[in-house]
Amino acid sequence: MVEERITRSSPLRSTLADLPGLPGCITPPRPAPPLAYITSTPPPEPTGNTISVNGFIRSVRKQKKHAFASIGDGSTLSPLQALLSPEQAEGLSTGIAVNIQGRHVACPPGKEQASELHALAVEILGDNDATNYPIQKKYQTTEFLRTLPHLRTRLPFNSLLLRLRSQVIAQLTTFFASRDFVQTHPPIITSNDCEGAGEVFTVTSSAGQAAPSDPDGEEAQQHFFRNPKYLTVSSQLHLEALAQSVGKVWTLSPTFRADRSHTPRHLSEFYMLEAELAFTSDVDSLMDVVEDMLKDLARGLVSSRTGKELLQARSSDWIQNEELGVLSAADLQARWDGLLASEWPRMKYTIAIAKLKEAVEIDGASFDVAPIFSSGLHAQHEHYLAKTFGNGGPVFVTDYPQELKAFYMPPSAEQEAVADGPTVACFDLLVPDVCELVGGSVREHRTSELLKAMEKHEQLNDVVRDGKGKDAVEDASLQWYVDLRRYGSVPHGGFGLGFDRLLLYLSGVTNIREVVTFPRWPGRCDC
Ligand SMILES: NC(=O)C[C@H](N)C(=O)O
Repeated sequence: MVEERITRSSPLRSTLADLPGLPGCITPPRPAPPLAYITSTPPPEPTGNTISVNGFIRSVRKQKKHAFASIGDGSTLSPLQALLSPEQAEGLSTGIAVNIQGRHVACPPGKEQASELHALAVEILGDNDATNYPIQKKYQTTEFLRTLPHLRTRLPFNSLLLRLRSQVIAQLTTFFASRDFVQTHPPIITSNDCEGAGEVFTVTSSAGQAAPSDPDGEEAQQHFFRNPKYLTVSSQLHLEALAQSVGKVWTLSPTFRADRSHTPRHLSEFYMLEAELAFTSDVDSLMDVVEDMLKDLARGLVSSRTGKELLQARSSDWIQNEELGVLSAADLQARWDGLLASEWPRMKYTIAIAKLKEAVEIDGASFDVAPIFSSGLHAQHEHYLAKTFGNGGPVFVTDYPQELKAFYMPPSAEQEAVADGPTVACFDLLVPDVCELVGGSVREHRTSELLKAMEKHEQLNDVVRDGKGKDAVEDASLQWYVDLRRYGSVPHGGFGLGFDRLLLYLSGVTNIREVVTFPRWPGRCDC
């Protein structure tokens, strides 16, 4: 065996995941024949060939005659074990980045890993201050790890969550493209709060104000954009404009809400997947798109290496933290099966309230907030409905009370004789634990009805009559939205899905602060 410490720098190549029979960051030194790929379907046997591996030392165990190092590069959950001589292992400790060249061989039966790397040469690519390195192999609380968002993604499970995010985005892109949706980039800085969906962040500039001598006066001078602007709380209104140009549009955009919310399901900055469809006038067709899309994602996940690793993580001791989820592998698999279940129930809001009341009166269920038509569904109610009626999967609840919903939602197609009040053509998709995952509706496309609704909703008091019998919007911030109805308006509708919540649900993680790499919530925006 040639034992040599390499001093020249060797080119960095691909990842362990390329290694036959292994997860992770490995390629052969040229001119060796290319190695086969990925651990799935079924893994090719280790060839005994010499290969070159780049990665980080997850742990190292030094014995008299040998040392064992676990090498990970984030491309797989399981590390690659390298067998080193004591000389090769000199100076190696957790966190150091290395290149190891060695023979990739099968392990004898009974070993935890199927293959290992017999090192021929080791090169340190990046040293590590091991004494102070905060990421340790021992148990570390999620709260502690949240103080290190720049380092915690090196943990194998956190790397897996990054790969899950990437895979889901790729699949969504394919799904929408296959259905002729156009992907768009609506603005992040907006002039209104969409629907009063939440508190807004106001945009200011360190460059000071706008033009020093703005002809529009002092107010205009005070603001970079001449009047207050905000970070978007939803791209919906802009998507409505684009849907009337190209038919069907979608986006996955950063979204901001300044609510002082500390729940495990809310963040101040998150990604929302939103879609808008022109020439659509019923909620059922919108729910069909949502159902098809999530089923497509679940199918892809189940058959992917990421899916297998998510299950593997739960069937071993990878996940020690409660915040990362207490679900077993079987529970997580059942969640995915629930998404794939034949048809998701669709239930009207009035029925949902009746069922919740029944649960209290007949089955003795207890909720902190009583189910009442005018109070909406609280997280506990949503969880109960999904758990009880979803057959392990989601439930759609449709036709919520008008007074609880945004101004742009038109009356329900069939107005039931509900003594409690009118309802609107909308839906929420509810799943166990995570609760509301998607919300959508038909949009009011008739100018006069829209203006009436805008007037009625007090948060939009920028709508006035101009006194000449014509409708007008005093504050130009929503004039453009009304214009969409004036100029060739068609029935349309859409939905918004909390993308990080979706990852929470698919991964079985409990707190949204774990699936977002650099999470922001009130009081916390670390780096
Ligand atoms: N695009 C959507 O329908 C999402 C909706 N505007 C919301 O913020 O919930």
